[in-house]
Amino acid sequence: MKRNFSILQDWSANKGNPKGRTILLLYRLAIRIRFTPVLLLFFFWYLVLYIFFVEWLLGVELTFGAVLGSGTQIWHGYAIVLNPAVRIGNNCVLRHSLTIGNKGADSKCPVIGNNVNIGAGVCILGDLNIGDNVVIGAGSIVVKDIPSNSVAVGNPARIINKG
Ligand SMILES: CC(C)(COP(=O)(O)OP(=O)(O)OC[C@H]1O[C@@H](n2cnc3c(N)ncnc32)[C@H](O)[C@@H]1OP(=O)(O)O)[C@@H](O)C(=O)NCCC(=O)NCCS
Ligand SMILES: CC(=O)OC[C@H](N)C(=O)O
Repeated sequence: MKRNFSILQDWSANKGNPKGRTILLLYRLAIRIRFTPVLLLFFFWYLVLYIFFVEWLLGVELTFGAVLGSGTQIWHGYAIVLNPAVRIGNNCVLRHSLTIGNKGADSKCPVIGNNVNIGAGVCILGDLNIGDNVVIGAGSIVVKDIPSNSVAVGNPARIINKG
């Protein structure tokens, strides 16, 4: 999954959602600086402020290593933690109380497709793939692959509808 450095790539997807817009704008700016050596040299202080404000104060850890596709939406913007190895496609929706990371036994992390709508309070853990056009219900714990065009809910997540 290739990284897109455009700073406004999530702007229109977050219309009517000023907090999501702000977090993603600050994140995209941080990513641009982090991966551009000359910008890093002059603006490393921005990354310190970014970590303090977005990660520590807001509790939204998108992490610099993770790849978040264009048109990402963040609703409510609390308690989000992404492992740096996570890959997320375009036009996905993230909500509060979300963890995407490894299982602890090894460091492998989920790869998530496009148009994946993740409910509040979800954990997605381990070496797994989630396809395109997937809905993950609130409070789900996902530890296995989810195929494209599915709705998955529960702990452990089960498919309730496959298109
Ligand atoms: C998954 C979801 C999209 C399904 O909505 P829906 O299509 O209207 O589904 P239904 O309410 O008809 O439920 C279908 C079945 O799934 C179950 N189900 C639905 N959502 C569930 C969830 N989050 N966890 C566990 N089971 C769930 C229902 O109990 C029902 O089971 P049954 O057929 O055995 O009775 C929705 O329930 C959901 O979780 N959305 C997340 C949105 C969110 O996070 N909102 C918070 C905003 S801050
Ligand atoms: C808590 C709630 O219902 O929030 C609605 C919001 N638009 C969302 O989908 O996240």
